[in-house]
Amino acid sequence: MAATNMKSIDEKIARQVVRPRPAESHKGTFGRVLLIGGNKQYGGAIIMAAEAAVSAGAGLTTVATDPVNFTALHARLPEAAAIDYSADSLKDQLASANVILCGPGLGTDELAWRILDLVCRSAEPDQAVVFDASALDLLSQRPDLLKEMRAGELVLTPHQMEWQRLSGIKIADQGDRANQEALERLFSAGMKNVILVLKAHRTRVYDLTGEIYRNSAGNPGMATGGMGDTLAGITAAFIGQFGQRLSSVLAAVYCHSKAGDDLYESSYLVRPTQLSAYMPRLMKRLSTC
Ligand SMILES: NC(=O)C1=CN([C@@H]2O[C@H](COP(=O)(O)OP(=O)(O)OC[C@H]3O[C@@H](n4cnc5c(N)ncnc54)[C@H](O)[C@@H]3O)[C@@H](O)[C@H]2O)[C@@H](O)CC1
Ligand SMILES: Nc1ncnc2c1ncn2[C@@H]1O[C@H](COP(=O)(O)OP(=O)(O)O)[C@@H](O)[C@H]1O
Ligand SMILES: [Mg+2]
Repeated sequence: MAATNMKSIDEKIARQVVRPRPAESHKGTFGRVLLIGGNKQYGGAIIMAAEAAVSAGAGLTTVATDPVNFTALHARLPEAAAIDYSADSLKDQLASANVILCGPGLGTDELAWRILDLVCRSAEPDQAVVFDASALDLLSQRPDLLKEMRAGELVLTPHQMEWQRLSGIKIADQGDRANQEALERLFSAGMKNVILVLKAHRTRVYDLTGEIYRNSAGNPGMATGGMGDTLAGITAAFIGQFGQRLSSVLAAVYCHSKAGDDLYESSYLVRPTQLSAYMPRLMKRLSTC
């Protein structure tokens, strides 16, 4: 694919998407986001994703996780509700969410498989699903699950190693044509609203129309564990409040990296939790200029 097809992900798209909030609104207006993940080892991943979702404006945030994480989650983020991800109530939560993010810290054990299977089977056309981290690793063993999904929008957010596992393309060979063809192979012909966010120093975004977008922001200070979990939470929040459309995902990618760049100006590294804490101010500035 020629580089001329490439569009830049920059402040323009973020300003178009992040608009002032309507006065006639309530928490239900800005999305019910369900985040699923965080096993005993990786509770931090889902807590960081949840912190990002709340800080990026999700109206209602629920975290389905291992109960061992409840206290830490509530202590850090009382804005989020919590449920046991192995309980039957996960089905009700899945039914009432607008956006489902599955994967950060989920792990790859038998319970993780059951949860992934449930998410794939239950997602409806009015719901968006974001798959990140462990969910992508599981899907690389069962890519057929993707073809049967009925979700209205599907977003995959792999880093290059996760994309290598899912697509079979080695990191060195992850060129635009190969990536686009792999994305088409992963999904059945009828599906339209599929978005691949291939994370790297300059993240690229692909969809099934053949358009390719390249992020213009981001820096090495962001190379800290949890930074992808944070992007996944921001992405879910943006879809929840700005709608199931490509522009919401592009704006999430830009705002995540732009927040990282602003903090990197005076800081040697950027902690994911500090990036989340900065998001409301960045969004305010983008919405008023
Ligand atoms: N505090 C926590 O609880 C954290 C838990 N995490 C969870 O840990 C599990 C494993 O995920 P990981 O991503 O760590 O492990 P992976 O094994 O999927 O990927 C990490 C490996 O990929 C390599 N790599 C190559 N290109 C890369 C790129 N562009 N970006 C990132 N890595 C690249 C890295 O060097 C590293 O060796 C997931 O469930 C994840 O959500 C991580 O999110 C980190 C934070
Ligand atoms: N050197 C870098 N330049 C720009 N962005 C980076 C850099 N290193 C990491 N990032 C960003 O940080 C995020 C890392 O995601 P990921 O590897 O999934 O993290 P984790 O799984 O630890 O949460 C991606 O959005 C990536 O683009
Ligand atoms: Mg990750």
